[in-house]
Amino acid sequence: MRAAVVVFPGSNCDRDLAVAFRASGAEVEMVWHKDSALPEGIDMVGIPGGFSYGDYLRCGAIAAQSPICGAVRAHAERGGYVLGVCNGFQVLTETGLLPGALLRNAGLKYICKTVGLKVETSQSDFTSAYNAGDVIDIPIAHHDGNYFADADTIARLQDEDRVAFSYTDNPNGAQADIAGILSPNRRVLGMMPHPERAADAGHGGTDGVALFRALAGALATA
Ligand SMILES: NC(=O)CC[C@H](N)C(=O)O
Repeated sequence: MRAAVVVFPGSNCDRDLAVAFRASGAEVEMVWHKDSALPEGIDMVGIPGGFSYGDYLRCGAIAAQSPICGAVRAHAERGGYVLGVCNGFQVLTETGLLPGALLRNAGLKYICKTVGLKVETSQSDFTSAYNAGDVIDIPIAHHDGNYFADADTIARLQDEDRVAFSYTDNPNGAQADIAGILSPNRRVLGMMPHPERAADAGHGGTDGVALFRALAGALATA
């Protein structure tokens, strides 16, 4: 698997994401937000967590207009894979690659803790190494993680088995406890929790490793 990790001014989980991809066997290149093209032969684009452009306007709104996001959109439209974590999920909703929006947490506070996540589907190259119904422990760190979409969109996500992860104990007010969703072709995943922060015993948990291993396995044979 060849992965590119996008770096915006204010990204702070870009290296963590690169380390998790590399630990699963991927080759990784870092890509600056001002680049307008991805390196040749990229299978996967990682959009990391952080505070792109200082979270000004809305989280992810300015990043979605950056030159690299045009290339990321084209990559996804060609069937390429994209993983957006936390601020990356916010960027993906702002680009329109995923539906809905991430609103301010219901309690209006930044939340940084490990939460229980239910794996809602194993039917994706991101989640195939889990079983549907598994509960995994993954950290969250956000102030705008409250997933919102209109009722038809929520119903469509559920009917199409596109909710990847839900919270076992909703920390932020997200509709239908949604923590992560898939695109219609199941190759774009946005999630607020950080699997790359649960990818090494030194992190205090390794429940995120299976996501990176599943991807590397799927893309090794793609
Ligand atoms: N860790 C992150 O990616 C933070 C995401 C976003 N800036 C928020 O606080 O909601």
